[in-house]
Amino acid sequence: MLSKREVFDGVPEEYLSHKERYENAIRNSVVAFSLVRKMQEEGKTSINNYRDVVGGLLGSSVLRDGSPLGLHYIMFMPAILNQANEEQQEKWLPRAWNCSIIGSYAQTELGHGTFIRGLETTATYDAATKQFVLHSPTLTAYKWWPGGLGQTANYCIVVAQLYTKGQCHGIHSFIIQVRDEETHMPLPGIKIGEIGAKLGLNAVNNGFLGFDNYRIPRTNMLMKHAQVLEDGTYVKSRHSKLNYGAMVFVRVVIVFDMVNYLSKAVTIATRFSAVRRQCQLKAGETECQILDYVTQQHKLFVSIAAAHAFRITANKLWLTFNEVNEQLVEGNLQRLPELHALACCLKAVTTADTAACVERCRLACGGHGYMMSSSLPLTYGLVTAACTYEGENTVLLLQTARFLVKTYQQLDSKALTPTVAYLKTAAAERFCVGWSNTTEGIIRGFQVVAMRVIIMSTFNEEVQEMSRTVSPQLKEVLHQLVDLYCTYWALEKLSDLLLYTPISQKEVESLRLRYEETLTNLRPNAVGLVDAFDLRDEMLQSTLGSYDGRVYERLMEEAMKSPLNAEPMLQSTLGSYDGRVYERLMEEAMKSPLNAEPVNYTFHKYLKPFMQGKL
Ligand SMILES: CCCCCCCCCCCCC/C=C/C(=O)SCCNC(=O)CCNC(=O)[C@H](O)C(C)(C)COP(=O)(O)OP(=O)(O)OC[C@H]1O[C@@H](n2cnc3c(N)ncnc32)[C@H](O)[C@@H]1OP(=O)(O)O
Ligand SMILES: Cc1cc2nc3c(=O)[nH]c(=O)nc-3n(C[C@H](O)[C@H](O)[C@H](O)COP(=O)(O)OP(=O)(O)OC[C@H]3O[C@@H](n4cnc5c(N)ncnc54)[C@H](O)[C@@H]3O)c2cc1C
Repeated sequence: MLSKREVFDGVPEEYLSHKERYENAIRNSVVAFSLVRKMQEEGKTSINNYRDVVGGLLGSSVLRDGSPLGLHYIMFMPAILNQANEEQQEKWLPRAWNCSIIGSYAQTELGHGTFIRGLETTATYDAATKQFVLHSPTLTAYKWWPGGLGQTANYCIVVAQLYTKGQCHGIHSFIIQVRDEETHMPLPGIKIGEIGAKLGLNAVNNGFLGFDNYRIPRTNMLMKHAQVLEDGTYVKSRHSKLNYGAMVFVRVVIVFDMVNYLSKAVTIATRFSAVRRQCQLKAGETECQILDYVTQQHKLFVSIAAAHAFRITANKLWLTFNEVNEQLVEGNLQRLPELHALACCLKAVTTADTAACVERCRLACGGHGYMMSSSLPLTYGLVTAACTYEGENTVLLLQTARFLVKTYQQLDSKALTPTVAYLKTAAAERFCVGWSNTTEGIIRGFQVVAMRVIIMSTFNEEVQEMSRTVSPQLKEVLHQLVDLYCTYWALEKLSDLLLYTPISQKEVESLRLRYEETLTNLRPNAVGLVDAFDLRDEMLQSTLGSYDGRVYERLMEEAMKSPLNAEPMLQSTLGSYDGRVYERLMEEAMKSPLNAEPVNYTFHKYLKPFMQGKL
């Protein structure tokens, strides 16, 4: 059985090389997920309830920095369950469930993550051969990020713009084999590799994927919601967003994930605070436990409360998710928008709060919280990623805002769904007369705040349409910066201003408007203002922040420096800037200690025996 902190020939994980960490991740994963397979065989887990089992494994110390097999369970299988028709589920689910194929989920591209209607990968139907032709027309069309795709998965769900009979029907999902099942070599027309080192989750083996007119059978389009018939006729879905279902599922699951990570972090920090003695409350006394300081309690106790609040919320959200999905099966789509808005909001709020709380737990442990051995830096790297993946938090909160504004605008004409029913009562003037310092009083207060903010947002929407004028003189720009800084902090510290100054509600509302106007005024000069810092690329050392803006080329160039990408050689140019792609790839490959192997040796040593059920 694997030890708590898996070692590689006696060396703790932090001191392993990039390739050794990958081997460690593969070995730990195939052993851990063999347990899942054993539980399947003994009927202790099923395809409909594996979430807790896999969730427990993925959050465990055995797979402490993620797993190259995580996406297989988290998105590849749910996407088949959610978007494949019965015939396709019969074909693919048994093989996915017993891991004789390993999948990933490839939606995000170098050029697009949030705006999925802007994805560039194309799937063009060829009625003559009854096939789809997958193609990456540009470098920015390369899939970028799919977990496990770098060197591990041999299948993946690919989200692409569907073309048939010369017409584009938007994004749809396809199940695509990317590597040979026997040799694990990338199939002809497939360009694939890992994207390189990240802030955290460095065991996930995130990859990139490009198609060069790659053909798949028509029946590899997931056809539960929309279909393409043999002659190329497109049959559209009952609801254009049913294709987004896998994302909703993961957002719901992420809320459970945050409970696990927040509980871990606050357990570490609270126990340490009971052990740690520092300074005396009174001269001559023994040093006291730092847990006795109110400031330390202020840092930690709200995280304990939040972990419980998130657990209750996650369970309620899971019930709502299942209720709405049962209604979807019966053709009732009425609560789909509410589920989407709820999943967006709770994923964004719980991940942002958990990241803030985990960082506060680290800080509460002083220098020892900064040690990797404390597990707090690693936990922070894991949770802060969740603020970005599965929908960047800002964007998801905007989706929730959109739903709330729409609900407000229909307040009198439409029955409210359960989670927003309070808006009806909160709108009434009599709802919140005076303040009571009870839990109910605080909740009612926030319901009024929500209602008033929604009204403000609706009002702002109208106001924003009226005036946008900018005249960028340096003096004026600097004034705008001063203005921005003042209004930002006035709004951040509003509770103090309300407590200690005569600022009125009207003045607060106009302060908010002024803040947004200042943001708008500064926008045209934003890049010029940072150029003015005159920080050379050599000092920035960043693929994202270089002066020439060649973000995607630099990301790919850096990715190619990963030793894991030397095997196997990529078949075709990746659009490098100077065109010296083959010479550079050969130079890099010769640096790899394993460049003699066309496939990473871990495939034959661990993956293949695991996939063949021989482990
Ligand atoms: C199982 C084991 C578990 C173990 C535990 C593991 C923990 C979890 C680990 C997770 C690891 C994850 C790895 C990461 C994976 C990924 O990141 S996959 C890629 C994720 N990418 C995204 O999420 C992209 C985000 N962007 C979007 O979702 C969309 O672009 C958008 C922002 C929602 C906008 O979509 P668009 O089509 O442009 O719609 P709009 O024009 O804005 O219209 C919005 C209307 O559409 C409705 N809507 C949008 N999305 C949905 C949806 N999902 N469902 C239902 N309805 C939707 C929306 O309500 C609007 O409706 P109207 O207002 O009525 O028009
Ligand atoms: C650890 C990790 C694992 C991942 N795994 C996968 C995976 O397995 N499969 C996969 O397909 N993807 C994966 N992703 C990609 C992830 O889904 C995207 O990074 C995410 O959707 C955000 O998109 P982006 O990176 O293009 O950021 P962008 O959307 O470019 O966001 C950059 C900034 O622009 C802002 N912005 C963008 N649009 C708007 C808007 N409309 N209004 C206001 N502000 C806006 C955002 O708020 C943000 O501040 C992963 C990402 C990470 C970090």
